[in-house]
This record gives sequence, C-alpha cells and structure tokens, in this order.
Amino acid sequence: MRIGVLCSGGDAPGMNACLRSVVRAATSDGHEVIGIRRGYQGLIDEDFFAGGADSGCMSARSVSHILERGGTVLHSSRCQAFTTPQGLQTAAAALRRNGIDALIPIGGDGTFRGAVALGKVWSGQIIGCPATIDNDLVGTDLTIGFATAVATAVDCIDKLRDTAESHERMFLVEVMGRNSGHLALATALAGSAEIACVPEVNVDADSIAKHVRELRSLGKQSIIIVVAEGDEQGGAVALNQKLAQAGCPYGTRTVILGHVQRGGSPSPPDRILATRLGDFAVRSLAAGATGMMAGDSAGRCRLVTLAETFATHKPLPEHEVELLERMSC
Ligand SMILES: Nc1ncnc2c1ncn2[C@@H]1O[C@H](COP(=O)(O)OP(=O)(O)O)[C@@H](O)[C@H]1O
Ligand SMILES: O=P(O)(O)OC[C@H]1O[C@](O)(COP(=O)(O)O)[C@@H](O)[C@@H]1O
Repeated sequence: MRIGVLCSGGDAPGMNACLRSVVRAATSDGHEVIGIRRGYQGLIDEDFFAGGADSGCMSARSVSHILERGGTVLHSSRCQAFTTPQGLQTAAAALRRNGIDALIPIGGDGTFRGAVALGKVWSGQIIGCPATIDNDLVGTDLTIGFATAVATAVDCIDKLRDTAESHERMFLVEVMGRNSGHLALATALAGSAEIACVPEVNVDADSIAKHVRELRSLGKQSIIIVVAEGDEQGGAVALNQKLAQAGCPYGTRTVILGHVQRGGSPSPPDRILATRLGDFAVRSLAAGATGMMAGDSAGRCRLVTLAETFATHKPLPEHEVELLERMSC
C-alpha cells in the first residue's frame, strides 16, 4: 500500500509520536508512506514532506527523535476549501494522481467530518487517529494530547494557587476545550480547584457566588474556579463580572491559559497512546478496514466508525463531577 498521513485541525502533543508510529509500522510491513504537510490544505496543494511524492517517501529515519517533540513536524491547518465540493474533488484527484491507496488523518472531530466527506468522493481506505486536547471524540477513552494538556494546565494552576494563597484571592482560570468540559473537569480535579464551570452542567452565577461565600466562611484562603471556554457563563472574564455583581467575598483575578495548553512535549501516557493507535491504524488498513477511527477503550485498541465519533456529545464522567463537588468543602 501507499499510505498518506496528515495532521489536521488544532495541533495536539503526541501528533509527532503518532506520525512516527504510522511511518515505522507501515515501513516495517513493506508499505510506502507519503507525509502530507499542512493538513487538508497540503493535500489540496500536493504539499508533501521532503518535497514531493516522487522525491521520496517517509522512512524510519525521517521520523527519528520526533516522538518527544510537541506540535507536528508535518504542520497543521484549518482548511475552508476542503469543506467545499470543489475542494474535496481536488483533494481526491491529488490522492489518485499520487497513487495513494489509503489515508491516515490525525486530528479531531472536524478532521473526521472531513474524512467522511472525502470518503464519498474517493475510493481509498481511511482510518483516523484521534488527536485533540479537547478529548471530545466518542469511541475512545482518551484522545492523543489530552493528558499532556491537563498536565500543562495543572502546572499553571499549582503556580496560581501559590499567589492566590498569599493574597487570599480567587482566580478564575479559563481553559480550552471548545464546547466540551473534559479538559476543564480533569484540570479542576487534578489541580484541586474548588469549582469547575463546564458546558455540560448549567449552574447560575448566583449559586456559584453563594458557594464561594460558604467556602469563605469555612476559612478558605484562596479559591480556584476552572472555567471551560465553552461554558454558558461566557468564559472567565464574563463570569468574574457576574460574580462581582452577585457578591463575591474575595479579590479576584482572571487568567486565560489559551494556546499554552496545546504546546509542549507529550507526556509518557500520550506518547504510548499515540504509538499504539498509529500502529493499530496501519494494521487496520492492512486488514481491509476503512471509514473508521482507531480508538482505545480500557487499554484495548478498537475501531469505531468515523461518523460515530462526532455524532453525539461525549458525556463527562458523572462520578468525577460529583467527586469534585465532594472535595470542595
Ligand atoms: N463538514 C466538513 N466537511 C469537510 N471538511 C471538514 C468538515 N469539517 C471540518 N473539515 C475539515 O477539517 C479541518 C479540521 O477541522 P477543525 O474543526 O478545524 O479541527 P479538529 O479536527 O481538530 O476538530 C477543517 O479545517 C476542515 O478543513
Ligand atoms: O487554534 P485556534 O484556531 O485558535 O483554535 C482554538 C481551539 O482549538 C482547540 O485548542 C483544539 O480544538 P480542535 O482539536 O478541535 O482543533 C480548542 O480547544 C480551541 O477552542
């Protein structure tokens, strides 16, 4: 087989580890790998790693020492053209012209929506690998990059707690996650935050302010509220204003962590997950699978249809929501 591989959408720590795994698993089994740069935009432009499909496929050596690197050496993009019928046809023609039999897109839900659309105009095999800090894909316990992003955010919160305690302040820390609260909830639990505001659970500002006042009366010197960017309160700044109006007993500061959560070297669990899923994607292609995502469930690799991964909202672990509330006393 000649396998194309690309990284698409928001980058995530571990994309390089997944790419390395795809290349090494495929070349070990005698397949060729074409690295496509800049996601679907690079596919449309026929922008290939090492200068072009004819000038060289990726080799085991071309992915040396990238496992530990953040970002993606293939680069990524958000590509509007690919969402149009014309863009999809151009991409399909590029795949045919370069003799690519199968594609492994590494990315999130948008990337998989694109893969499903591509599958309607191109007859090659497609197996996706889930990589996004949002952990918002159904069909895999964890996405590549999530654990590292949580660790990065927790490291920031540990530092914010030091200054919050010194000044007896409340910090509202906004984390990414798009319309999903997985990153916020895991960050709050691991960072010993008192409160997490997530899109999946609606709580009004008056109730949050009441809870904060209770915590103050219990002797809390500092408060950390983790706010998911997609929360219905409108983010950390908007919530801070509402809490001030509702009566907040602390001096407050807001921090938006932003893209710092996307960077950095992948944690060992992300490196291992990425390596397992990249290898499994190649083996699944060889077994004839297509239109699927390589996911992980309770430590075992599994295939789910790409369409399933984004059809429904991935629910938060309910027990973790309750656990956070029980710890906030
Ligand atoms: N419905 C769609 N049809 C075709 N392509 C899509 C569709 N949705 C997303 N894409 C492509 O996938 C890319 C990555 O999606 P995006 O949502 O930006 O990131 P992620 O894959 O991380 O969720 C988009 O920039 C676009 O090119
Ligand atoms: O990098 P951009 O374009 O500002 O996008 C920010 C978005 O990308 C993410 O970091 C990752 O989301 P995706 O993996 O779905 O691309 C979101 O958490 C955030 O909302």
